[in-house]
Amino acid sequence: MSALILDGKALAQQTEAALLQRVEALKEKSGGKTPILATILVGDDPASATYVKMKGNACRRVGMDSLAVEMPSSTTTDELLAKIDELNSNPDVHGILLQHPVPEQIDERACFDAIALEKDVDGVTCLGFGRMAMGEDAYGCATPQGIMRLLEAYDIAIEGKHAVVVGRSPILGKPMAMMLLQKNATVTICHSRTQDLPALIKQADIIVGAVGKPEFIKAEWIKDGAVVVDAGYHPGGVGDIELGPLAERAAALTPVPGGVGPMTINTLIMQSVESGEKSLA
Ligand SMILES: NC(=O)C1=CN([C@@H]2O[C@H](COP(=O)(O)OP(=O)(O)OC[C@H]3O[C@@H](n4cnc5c(N)ncnc54)[C@H](OP(=O)(O)O)[C@@H]3O)[C@@H](O)[C@H]2O)C=CC1
Ligand SMILES: Nc1nc(=O)c2c([nH]1)NC[C@@H]1CN(c3ccc(C(=O)N[C@@H](CCC(=O)O)C(=O)O)cc3)C=[N+]21
Repeated sequence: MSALILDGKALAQQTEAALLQRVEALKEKSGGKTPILATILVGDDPASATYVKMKGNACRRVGMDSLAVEMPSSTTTDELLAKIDELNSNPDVHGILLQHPVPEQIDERACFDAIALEKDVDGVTCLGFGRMAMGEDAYGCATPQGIMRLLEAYDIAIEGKHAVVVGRSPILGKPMAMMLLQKNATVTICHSRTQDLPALIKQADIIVGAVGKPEFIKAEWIKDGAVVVDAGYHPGGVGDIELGPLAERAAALTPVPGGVGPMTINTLIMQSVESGEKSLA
């Protein structure tokens, strides 16, 4: 049996065609205005710069604008908070993305939480997380929400399944676990202090790798017929899961590249369009 490939790149491309039409419709209704996503990049990490550039390019592909804010690596928490405040009160800005990670002298949590809920299209605030976890309306955190959209598009059953999420970071593992719980999975969350990780992973009907270590999760830990989601991304195009041998054994898997990454960006853009529609339409 060969695994169904959960093609995030193709789904993102299809969605972009529909988003372009929504942005065009909005322009007509609002006398030429488009949704605008503000991206904030602090410091000069080249990988972060590339991701932010990819997000700006995705905006333009659907006819939206982006406002690229760049701040030096010496930026203080107060300076970043002041910038976020300015973007919160700018009526032309419909979404705010603060690229993670920020330099270590900055209180990242305080800065995420300063983003106004209605502009939190990347789903990084405590308030947005809490609302999502309680089943209330909020923009989902982009990577896990992108994964949920991908599973949904391929009709992957979640209810009653045992989902094992490896990783509990604020913008990936933790919201991922809450989204799966919201869809009635039985969820196990693993982290660096977990004992006997391979035995827990063996129980997974759905396994999500979000560890941040290249091919850390071994194919032999995963049972036949599991749904394998690799959220990891490392230079050279490998993820957090050893995917090679799973191509024949998994029920479905997300490839790296072309799986979760494109869905992250697509979800950010989709939620920016939604925010634009709410304020411009
Ligand atoms: N495609 C995309 O859109 C995105 C991809 N990524 C990728 O996803 C991966 C994870 O990113 P992120 O969540 O930000 O990473 P973090 O480093 O913030 O979190 C890693 C998590 O893995 C856990 N962990 C570390 N070592 C082990 C171990 N030996 N056993 C079990 N758990 C362990 C940590 O546990 P503890 O909490 O105990 O420290 C932590 O919760 C990375 O590869 C990153 O590149 C990230 C964001 C978006
Ligand atoms: N506030 C915040 N929100 C984020 O969503 C966020 C962040 N900070 N910091 C960094 C991580 C990383 N991230 C990726 C997005 C797209 C790809 C992606 O599209 N990857 C392509 C390949 C890209 C390439 O060509 O290198 C793929 O997997 O197919 C990867 C990683 C978002 N992140």
